[in-house]
Amino acid sequence: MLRTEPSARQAPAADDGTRPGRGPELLVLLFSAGAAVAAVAQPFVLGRTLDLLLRDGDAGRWLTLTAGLLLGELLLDSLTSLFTGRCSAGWTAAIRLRAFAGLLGAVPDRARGCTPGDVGTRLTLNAADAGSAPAARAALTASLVTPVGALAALAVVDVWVAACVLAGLPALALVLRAFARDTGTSVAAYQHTQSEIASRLLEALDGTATIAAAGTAARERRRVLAPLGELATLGGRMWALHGRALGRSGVLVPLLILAATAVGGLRVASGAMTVGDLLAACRYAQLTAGVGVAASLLGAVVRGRAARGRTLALERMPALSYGTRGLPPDGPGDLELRGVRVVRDGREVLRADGVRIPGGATAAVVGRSGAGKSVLAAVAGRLIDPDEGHVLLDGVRLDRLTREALRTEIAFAFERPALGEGTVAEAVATGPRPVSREEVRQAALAAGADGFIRRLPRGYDTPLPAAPLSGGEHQRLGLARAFAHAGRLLIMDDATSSLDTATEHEVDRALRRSPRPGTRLVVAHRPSVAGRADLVVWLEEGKVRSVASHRDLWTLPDYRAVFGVVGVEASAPGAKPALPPEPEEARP
Ligand SMILES: Nc1ncnc2c1ncn2[C@@H]1O[C@H](COP(=O)(O)OP(=O)(O)OP(=O)(O)O)[C@@H](O)[C@H]1O
Repeated sequence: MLRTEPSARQAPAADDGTRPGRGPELLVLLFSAGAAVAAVAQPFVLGRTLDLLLRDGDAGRWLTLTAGLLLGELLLDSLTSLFTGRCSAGWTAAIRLRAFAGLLGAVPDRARGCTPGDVGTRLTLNAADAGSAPAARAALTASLVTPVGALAALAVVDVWVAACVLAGLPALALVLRAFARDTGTSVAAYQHTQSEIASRLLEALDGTATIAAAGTAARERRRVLAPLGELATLGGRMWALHGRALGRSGVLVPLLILAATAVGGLRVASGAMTVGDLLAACRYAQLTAGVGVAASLLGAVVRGRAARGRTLALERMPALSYGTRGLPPDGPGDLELRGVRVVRDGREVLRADGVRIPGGATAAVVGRSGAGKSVLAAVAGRLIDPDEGHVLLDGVRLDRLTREALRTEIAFAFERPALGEGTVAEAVATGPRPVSREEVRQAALAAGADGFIRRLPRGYDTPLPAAPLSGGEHQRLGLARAFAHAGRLLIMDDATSSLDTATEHEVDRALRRSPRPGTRLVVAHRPSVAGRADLVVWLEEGKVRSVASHRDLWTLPDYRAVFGVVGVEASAPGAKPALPPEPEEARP
């Protein structure tokens, strides 16, 4: 589950229009306070009008004033609704953008715990609830004008009736407090369960082929909907709390009004109040005790606060900070891992000390599944920082480099590249520096992608959503993008896993012909890839077991076992095991 980590370095506060002005919020406050003032003034004016009508049969200006107040309240209420909508929309968009920026700027493996469903819920439902809170808060503040103003006006009309209403207010305040407290807990649990269902649903959608193949649709449906019971219970509890608050206030408020009317009646009987005063006093008692409006606004504020916590968790995800140094110009790309340790969930997942890869060399990173290959690749290109030790490129620590130096000199290619929805050419060209059309084509040629791109309906200008690509073709576009932007270090993490051996070999040959080959770190699962590398970094259970050439390592049964080659070649005592044969199609 996502947590905010206040001590961690955080993404810089966004200052790109993601902080809406307080204008709409202030207008909501102003208009709703105005509407409240009009509501408070009405009983007094109405009482006065009634008295004049009863006495003289003509209320003169007072009648016009009554109508004006009624219309004014109506107009102010409409303006409040209009600016509430604007305020909520502005804040929702801002909160969403900030959470999204935080997520995209986060250290990638920290974002690993976010499931798509959970992120989706936070960015949609939770952001909308959080965005509604500022307007609700403004309206709630303004709603205080009504009871306070009504009580003051009541005191002016008759102090005894006011005292009677005042005596009942603490009970109403307690009802509201209990409502706010209990609702806060239920709302947080409700939002969490909502995101749990969304996560499960998206997981299921991601695995539709597996579910169909295994015939487990019914089981999957049960799994996705399992938290539904809890959601219903939590939803029921929230409605119950709301209902209880309304029920309690529904008893208290009429009792209070009844008591105020009784006291007012006695005062009229004793001649201390007029009939118009009684009318005003009853209405003021009603306004003072009008807890229903406050309860729903309070509910929105509480819901918004819980939701804001959930969007803030995305916004404040730990991000990398950058230094101020550049790299020495024309450096060869020497890579060194010094005393590197990476710890996750209390477990050491990588230890690498004294690993040096000379500039221009190709190093294969090999090891069994879970050995730490991707972690090493991420540390080497500073997608993550090690918990201890340093990575140096041409003698400069990566964490001291500027963001620009880091991203223009180190390129990555991944197993499943995210290519966006632009055209094929745009997908390849997107990166830290502008790339010409010719460079795009050269990169595509090197990645073995030019051929299939030309066969697409509009060639390089085919929009990706209209390009039916196979897994290998998709991967080749990712490779082309990495080649187009490669600086002195290129890291390929399983980036050729979907290519056939011949294409993979072609890609390797093209890279070697590149005018500026640079250093390459390739996560490899095939012995042929390791065999073509200048040296191999062999990982075992998170530790570097050896850095040597594939030829030398192949003599070791444990090394051969990494590739699933067990025993056979080592069977002749003293004989040096043969290298595995290159697949026929891989030979130049
Ligand atoms: N953010 C993380 N939180 C917890 N554990 C992690 C994290 N990142 C990596 N690990 C753990 O570190 C170990 C090494 O992971 P890594 O992805 O580097 O393996 P790998 O050698 O690339 O495996 P494969 O060949 O299967 O892709 C794994 O046990 C993995 O679960």
